[in-house]
Amino acid sequence: MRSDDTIFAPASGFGRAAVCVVRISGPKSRFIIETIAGPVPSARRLALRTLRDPETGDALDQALVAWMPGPGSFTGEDQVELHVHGGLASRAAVLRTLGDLPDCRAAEAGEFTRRAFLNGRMDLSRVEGLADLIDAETEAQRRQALLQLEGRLGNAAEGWREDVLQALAMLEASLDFSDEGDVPEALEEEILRRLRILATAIGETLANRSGERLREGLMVVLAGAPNAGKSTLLNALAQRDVAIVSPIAGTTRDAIEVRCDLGGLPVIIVDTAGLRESTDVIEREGVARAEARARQADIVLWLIPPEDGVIEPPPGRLVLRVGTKSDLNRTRHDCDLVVSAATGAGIPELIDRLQIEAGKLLGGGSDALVTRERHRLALESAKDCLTKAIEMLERRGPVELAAEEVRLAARALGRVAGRVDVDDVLDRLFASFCIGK
Ligand SMILES: Nc1nc2c(ncn2[C@@H]2O[C@H](COP(=O)(O)OP(=O)(O)OP(=O)(O)O)[C@@H](O)[C@H]2O)c(=O)[nH]1
Ligand SMILES: [K+]
Ligand SMILES: [Mg+2]
Repeated sequence: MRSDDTIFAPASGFGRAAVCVVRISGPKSRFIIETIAGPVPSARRLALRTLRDPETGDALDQALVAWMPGPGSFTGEDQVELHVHGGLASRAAVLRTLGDLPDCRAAEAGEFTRRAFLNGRMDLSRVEGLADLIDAETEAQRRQALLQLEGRLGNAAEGWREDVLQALAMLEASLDFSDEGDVPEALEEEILRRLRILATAIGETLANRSGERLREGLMVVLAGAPNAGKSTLLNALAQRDVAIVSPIAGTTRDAIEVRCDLGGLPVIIVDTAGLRESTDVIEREGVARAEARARQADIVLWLIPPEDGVIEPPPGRLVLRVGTKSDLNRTRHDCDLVVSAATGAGIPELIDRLQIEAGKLLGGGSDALVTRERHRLALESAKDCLTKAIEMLERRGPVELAAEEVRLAARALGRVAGRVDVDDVLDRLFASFCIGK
């Protein structure tokens, strides 16, 4: 990937549409307007132009043209947007013409954003926020992604990094004093005070796990004996026919996942194989998978059909006992809730309850800064280094070693914004973007 290439891509969705936005970025941007659209409009103002094939002079389309010179553009490079008609043929004709121009080529997935990052227009945490915003399926995810795009995590990490660097400068100054055999105690105390405040702040941020849960979705697992009504309940909650239902015990084998939006909160509901001893190898594998899912679940719905006595659910983080098939009129009193997937009775109450429990688990969602494991690892490493430095200073150990730990903490914090160790992260992240972003 070379930045002396000029890249282009349709940035609006695919298929027939009224308008298609074609984005262009790179050094040939201005040349492209002059070659196919005529006079360059004033910067950041839309102008109507006829686009022409430069070889034949034939009209390609009428388009609104925007000229956005760098470095103030999204990518930091010279950029152009062509708002062409969204028909498949007009779009294809414009893209073909652009591809025939020298040093112009179709963009790879995420390449516009990659250029924005490389040109210092966005730090890595903001790029991740943008990726999450494009993928957001629920209201709470959208809000969290937007906060990250606006730099909440990035600003916090940069602020901590600056404080750490300041403490480091003080430590280095105290090293100079110690050459003279005289480390002022007040200075050491001040450095320790600052490092403790930082370690506490980072620790508090790490304690909140709701950001990652919110980004990925809360996992709710339906588990219980065969024929308890798990697949029927999944279909009722998903409001579509996702899982096979039958009176034959042992119908479900694979875990089936459905993503749902529960009042703005993202939830993944997982249907699993009924738990029982079995001689069938495939069913045994299904049961093993069901047990594994129940262990990972944030919430287990333990389904108990009327005919069964109470079987104890496997230990899980949060288990709700749900009596099923309440339409069969054998009321249970040993469950948290009773439902009938057949008639729909009790389903709204179940959804309310799930929403309440999900709200509790995702409660701090709006204050969470950490939304990915990458952030967690960087902050954990920063906190560990700070803790080591604090211990060394408290023990009156060698100040040089403490300073090295503080330096490592600053480096770990720099990872959040993508200041260091960035290459492998970039490839994975940009591959998850769509073309044109
Ligand atoms: N009357 C009544 N029957 C139900 C209800 N829910 C499920 N059933 C019936 O119970 C039987 C088993 O339902 P499933 O949803 O396949 O049960 P399961 O727990 O997924 O079963 P396995 O996948 O085999 O573990 C089917 O015959 C369903 O029609 C209900 O609310 N009321
Ligand atoms: K069944
Ligand atoms: Mg089933």
